[in-house]
Amino acid sequence: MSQLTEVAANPYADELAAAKKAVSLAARLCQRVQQGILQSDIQSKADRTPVTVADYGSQVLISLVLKKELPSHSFSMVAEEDSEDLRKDDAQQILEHITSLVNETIANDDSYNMSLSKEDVLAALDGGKSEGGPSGRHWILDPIDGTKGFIRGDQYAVALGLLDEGKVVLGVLGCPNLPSKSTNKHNGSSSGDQVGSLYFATIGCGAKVQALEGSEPQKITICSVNNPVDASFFESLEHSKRDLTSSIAEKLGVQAPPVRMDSQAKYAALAQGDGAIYLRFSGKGYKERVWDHAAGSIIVTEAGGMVKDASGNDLDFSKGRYLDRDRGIIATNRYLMPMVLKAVQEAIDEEQ
Ligand SMILES: Nc1ncnc2c1ncn2[C@@H]1O[C@H](COP(=O)(O)O)[C@@H](OP(=O)(O)O)[C@H]1O
Ligand SMILES: [Mg+2]
Ligand SMILES: [Mg+2]
Ligand SMILES: [Mg+2]
Repeated sequence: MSQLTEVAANPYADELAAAKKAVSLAARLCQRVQQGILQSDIQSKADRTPVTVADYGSQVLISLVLKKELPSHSFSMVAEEDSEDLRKDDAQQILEHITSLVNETIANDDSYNMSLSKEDVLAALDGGKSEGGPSGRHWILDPIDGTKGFIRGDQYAVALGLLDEGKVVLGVLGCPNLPSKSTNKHNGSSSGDQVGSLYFATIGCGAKVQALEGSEPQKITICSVNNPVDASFFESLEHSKRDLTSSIAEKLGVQAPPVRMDSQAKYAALAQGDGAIYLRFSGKGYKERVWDHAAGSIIVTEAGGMVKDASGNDLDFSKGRYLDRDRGIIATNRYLMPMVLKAVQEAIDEEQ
C-alpha cells in the first residue's frame, strides 16, 4: 500500500507516526539506562513500587515528542509518573541526572534542536495528570511498564495508547528485549531473531511489528490454536495469583508450563503468535491501571484476538485512571475464549 493510501485509510495516521517516533526515542533512553543501571538510579514510590530515572526520562521524552509532532492538537495525557517525589529537596541529584539523560537522548537524535531545564522536566512530567474519561482524546502512557523486569535486565515495554471518546483507537508498544519473531526464549536475547521490536496498531487497520531501529513493518496475527491441550499461557512474573491460573490451566487441559514474563511484552508476544493465552489475575482488591493495558489490548485485538474481563465483558477504558472491570483479564483468540471463560468461572467458584 502506498503511503498516501495508508494515510487515507487510517484516520489516526498522524497520531500513529508521532506515537511511534515518541516511543522509539524513549526506548533508546531506556536501553542506555538498562545497560548500566545503578542502585542510585532507582527510587521507591509511596506505594513501595520502584521507579527509575528511565521511567521519568521516558515520560518526559514522549510528552515532548507528541507535542512537537502534533502542534495543532490539544494535549491531554493520562500517565503513570508525576513530579511530586522529584520536587523534594533530596531528589535534586536524581532530577539533574534525568534532565541530562533526556537532553543527551535528544542531542543524539537529529530531529530536535533543544535543551530542557529541570523545570521543563518537572512540567513535562505533570502534563500526564489527566483523568482521561469518556469524552475527547487522551494519550495513555506507561513510560516503562514492568519496571521490576527493567531493573532485573528482563522484559519491559514503553506503552502508549490513544483514547478517543472512551475507546482505545491506537497503541504502540516498544519492547527493547523482545524478539520480533516467534520464539520461546522470551527472557533472553539468545535467539537469532531481531531483538528489540516496535509493535503498533490502529483501530480497524490491523497490528504490525517492525524493528525498534527501523525496518519494513510486518503484519502480525494471533495464533489459531483451537484445542487448549496445544495452548500455552502467559502470566505476570511478579503479579499473578498462581494457584488460580494453574487451576484454570488444569481445567483447560493445558500441558505446557506457564511462560512468566514482565510487562505488556506479554500482549505483544501473544499478538505475534508466540503463545495462545494471557491470564492476568492479581490479588483481590488490586485495581488495574488503564496504562497497563491500553496499548497491549488494542495490539492483541487488531492482531485478531480478544481481550475480556473474567465475566466476558470488554475492558472499559472510559472510567478514568483505573479500569472498571470484573476480576481478572483474559486475552486469547476467538476459538479459545469461550473455553477459557468457562474454566475461569469454575476456578473462581471453587476458590470461594
Ligand atoms: N499487586 C499488583 N497486582 C497486579 N499488578 C500490579 C501490582 N502491583 C503493581 N502492578 C502493576 O503491574 C505492572 C507490571 O505488569 P506485570 O505484572 O505484567 O509485569 C506494573 O506496572 P509498572 O511496572 O509500570 O509499575 C504495575 O502497574
Ligand atoms: Mg510503576
Ligand atoms: Mg505498568
Ligand atoms: Mg510503569
